[in-house]
Amino acid sequence: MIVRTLQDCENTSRSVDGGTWKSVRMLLADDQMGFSFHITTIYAGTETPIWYKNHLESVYCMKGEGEIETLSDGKVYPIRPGTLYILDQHDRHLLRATTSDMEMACVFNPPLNGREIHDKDGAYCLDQAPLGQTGVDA
Ligand SMILES: CC(=O)NCC[C@H](N)C(=O)O
Repeated sequence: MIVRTLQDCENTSRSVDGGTWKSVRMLLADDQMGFSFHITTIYAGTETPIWYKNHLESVYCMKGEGEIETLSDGKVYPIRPGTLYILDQHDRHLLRATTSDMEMACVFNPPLNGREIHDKDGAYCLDQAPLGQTGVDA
């Protein structure tokens, strides 16, 4: 079994700054679970264009308020604590946190390797190098 706390993972190489967001990647490809698990903060007043062409992602909102707009049809869905959105179609979208930071729990399939940041399309590549031996380093 593997046990980690958010505190263990913050301020290590598992914590990645995406500009409009921060993601603490608590479970990664190296753990060989077939998915990765992240706690992500989306900063208030930001809009992030995302298009995970290579991954499926599910996102559960624990705290904060915002919305997601799917670009194929212009639909806007509110996000509040308790909302789960599921990008089952590799949906191209805009993610907005409105008046407060949003705290989200995110699951990715295939799992991320650790240090991925969005490319120009808002995607992650599949060939990112893994973190070090433990992934909990300074
Ligand atoms: C909700 C979302 O996709 N935010 C961007 C960061 C991503 N969740 C990640 O953890 O890398």
